[in-house]
Amino acid sequence: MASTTTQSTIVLQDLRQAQRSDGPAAVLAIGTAIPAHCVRQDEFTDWYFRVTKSDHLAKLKEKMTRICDRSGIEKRYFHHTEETIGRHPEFLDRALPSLDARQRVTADAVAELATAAAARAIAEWGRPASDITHLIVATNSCAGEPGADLRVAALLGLRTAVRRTLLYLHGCSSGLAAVRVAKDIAENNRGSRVLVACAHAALLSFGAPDEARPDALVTTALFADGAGSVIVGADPADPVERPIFHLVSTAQATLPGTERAVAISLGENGLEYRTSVEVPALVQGSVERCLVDALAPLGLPDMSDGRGWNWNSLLWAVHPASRALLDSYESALGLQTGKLAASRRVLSEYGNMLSATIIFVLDKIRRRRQDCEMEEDDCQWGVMSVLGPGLTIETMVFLLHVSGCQQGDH
Ligand SMILES: CC(C)(COP(=O)(O)OP(=O)(O)OC[C@H]1O[C@@H](n2cnc3c(N)ncnc32)[C@H](O)[C@@H]1OP(=O)(O)O)[C@@H](O)C(=O)NCCC(=O)NCCSC(=O)CC(=O)O
Repeated sequence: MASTTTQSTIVLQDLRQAQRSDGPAAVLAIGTAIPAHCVRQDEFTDWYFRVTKSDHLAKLKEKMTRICDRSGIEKRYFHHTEETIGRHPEFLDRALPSLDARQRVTADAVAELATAAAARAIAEWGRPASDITHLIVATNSCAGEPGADLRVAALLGLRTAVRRTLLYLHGCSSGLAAVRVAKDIAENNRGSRVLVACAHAALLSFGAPDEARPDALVTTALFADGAGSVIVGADPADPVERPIFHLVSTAQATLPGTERAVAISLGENGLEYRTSVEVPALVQGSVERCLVDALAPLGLPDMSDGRGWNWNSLLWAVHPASRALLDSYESALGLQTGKLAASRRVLSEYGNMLSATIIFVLDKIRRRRQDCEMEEDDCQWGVMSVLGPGLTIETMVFLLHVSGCQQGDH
């Protein structure tokens, strides 16, 4: 009996070792996509109040203008247009159920955008789509089964046995949560290649301005459509595969008592976001503690001088939820101007595309490095940080592998 148990334990250990990768997971390719319809932020208030037939709400319109002016956004892209809204009066009248009609539009938008971003990631990767072993799709813009993952798998021609994971309604943090799950899959399934696709279509939460819901003005002024995709795998096959970001460690912290600070709920009228005015202050007051907890166990070189943390020695990929939230990170961590340049550029050029946004930031960072736009060429260690409902802060420590000045590479 005892020897059977011992033999089984040895077999189990051997199997386990054979299943695990030798090296750490890395992002091997990145792709992004946006829809065609672009709205400039300085024209958005007029557009929004016109298409929602709300021009008579002068005070709310002025408030919306102030929010847009202070958002840090120059333009955003949407799958929906004025015509889409015009065809659906139920999108503007909260007394009418609209969830089914909204989801018919957003399910198509999510599948199209996620597939376009993923196709770009696969093209950059250089291996056939049929080599993808796992698929993770994250979206806040629809919730149904069979879902976005099956549609994306079919559109891309992935193998029928691809192992799918679907993350619905996790808010902005699901972009990094999806990469975290991909890292764990890659490191525990030797040879696996995990395709992550995150897509957002803001129509699910689109509604007319409402005096009772000033916070909805904020999310309407910030959120945008877009999709980001990465391929994650360990032990890259030289010379076809090259690591861009090694994914070193992950952490998640939910701030106590902040359940109402950012919340998401799905109802007959679509998706409702609640966001408190206190969010920037909450983040400013707690982000450093979360980062210390995430980084201290790693013992990275040159991170602490004995008096405090040297946050400026790192690269930063922060989710650009809004201009005020990036300011909160900068001020809490004493970051030099320029440290959040990639996040601020993505916010300015695309707005907050929820889960997809962090992938745009990663893309921007590696392109800035390739084009020698970054100030510190020797700065390799970095942190991805993303906010989500709860208030939850997801953290991932990375090691950037792109060498500088590869001009003309994109
Ligand atoms: C909206 C802002 C850009 C406005 O910039 P400033 O704060 O610098 O400017 P300001 O103080 O003059 O504010 C402009 C006006 O907006 C109002 N205002 C600001 N935040 C508000 C809120 N949450 N609810 C209702 N009103 C709000 C102010 O009262 C003010 O009204 P008046 O002018 O009438 O006095 C900023 O406050 C911001 O970025 N807030 C954080 C937004 C947020 O929570 N994002 C997370 C999204 S969720 C996410 O990204 C992750 C996820 O999925 O969970």
